[in-house]
Amino acid sequence: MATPPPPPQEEGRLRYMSGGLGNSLSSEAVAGSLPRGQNSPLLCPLGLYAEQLSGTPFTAPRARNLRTWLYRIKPSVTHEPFHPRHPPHRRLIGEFDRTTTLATPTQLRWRPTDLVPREEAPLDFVDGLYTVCGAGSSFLRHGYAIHMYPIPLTCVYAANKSMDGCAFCNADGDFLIVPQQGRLLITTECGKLLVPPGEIVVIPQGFRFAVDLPDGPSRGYVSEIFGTHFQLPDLGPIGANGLASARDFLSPTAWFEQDHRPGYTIVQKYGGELFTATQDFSPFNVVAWHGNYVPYKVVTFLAGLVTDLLSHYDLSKFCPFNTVLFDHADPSINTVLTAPTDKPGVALLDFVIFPPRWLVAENTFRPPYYHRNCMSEFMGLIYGIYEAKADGFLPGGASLHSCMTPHGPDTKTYEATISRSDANEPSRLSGTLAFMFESSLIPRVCQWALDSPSRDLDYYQCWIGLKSHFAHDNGQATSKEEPADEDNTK
Ligand SMILES: O=C(O)Cc1cc(O)ccc1O
Ligand SMILES: [Fe+2]
Repeated sequence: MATPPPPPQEEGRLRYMSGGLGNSLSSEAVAGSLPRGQNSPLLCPLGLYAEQLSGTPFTAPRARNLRTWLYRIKPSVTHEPFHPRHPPHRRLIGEFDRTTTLATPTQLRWRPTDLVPREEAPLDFVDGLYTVCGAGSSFLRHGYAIHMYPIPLTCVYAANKSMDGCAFCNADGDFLIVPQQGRLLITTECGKLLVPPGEIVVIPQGFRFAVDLPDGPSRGYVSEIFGTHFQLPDLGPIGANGLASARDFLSPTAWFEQDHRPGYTIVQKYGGELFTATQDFSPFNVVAWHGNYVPYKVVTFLAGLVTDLLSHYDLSKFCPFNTVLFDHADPSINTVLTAPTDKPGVALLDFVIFPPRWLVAENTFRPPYYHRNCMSEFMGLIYGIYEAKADGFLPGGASLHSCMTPHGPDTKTYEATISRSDANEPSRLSGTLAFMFESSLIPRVCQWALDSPSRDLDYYQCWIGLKSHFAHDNGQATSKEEPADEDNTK
């Protein structure tokens, strides 16, 4: 039987339950609407239909088994047949192969997309989505896709800027959405979630949802994972506490609408393609639910009221750990969520953040080191300046450093860091929030992302100025302008 719900948290008019993410929760919008003691009574309370939504195979081990029971006014099956959507979405990919995408080991970077009118403007969250890169296949249940969603000003004032009369359902995988500008008000079958920049939201595979844009133009990043789900990382020697805490994962409380809605459209993403089906009622007709397969948002970086989305963040929730004596810790130390593969320690996709924190390492190059990684790294910036890039990596922009592609701090950052007179003093890295989607699968990149006017074709230049500081004097100092110090060992 479902455990009694923890006390709901209030946010404006919305109420959340804390401690979601894999835990069993229950919620009823009308007292007494949740069946007691069983899932499928002959007649459910209030004449509701019982419907199970499975997030794992029925036979998955108990510790990983995910499902939720929804008690709804009409079941999801009551709809006209699915048809390919017209017009088709031209910029979503669900399978990454030679016919759909390109391979490139080049360092890639994009400026933020302007939120001003462009031709072919998207009208809502779904049309605004476009795939940047990814790997694998949604059909084969192994892989991921990284999308972005710029929704310009004009679209917000167009009649259908919010998904009115229409809900989206992703049959392919889970969406982890990282808003960068503008809050998302997301209605799901389990209730509503308001998600400002600085928070993230996960909509698991199969849930129907609709997105409203209460602040107008909006922009953000989405990672989609096929065939697995996000979980909290193990903490190993850190112990039982630290990083993201389960109680900061907030799930919605039951909310429903029951009006007759002729022509209501379900847009289903299936194999990366969109299909539509109509019905005469809203899919947000769930009066009560219980289970452990539930959408959630994570108050990882931001708590409290945001008055100015770009400067008033209260980053109190994520509890960063780091080196306290010397050297630079690997970024895995800041993993918020991980989507595992079957190989221990090898992630399909990690969601890692680079939050404000104290830097105290002594005799240490504190920004990220130069490196080549067998994992592939897609990065975004929510606000501020990223510690490895003095210029060019802007909030709303993105970068991709694929498997074994060299990268690291730009020339300006390197030179400024090694010449700091206070390099050993504690310093606080403030006013910044970057993140990384890191995957063991090598991404292929969409043609439109490579051809995008936002692409920074000069990205490589940020490292070209790195000069040799080599000071070994083998009779002649070759590249350092000043002669090397005398070598007393000879
Ligand atoms: O490339 C990056 O900027 C991400 C990153 C950050 C860091 O602190 C260490 C390794 C790493 O890949
Ligand atoms: Fe990196």
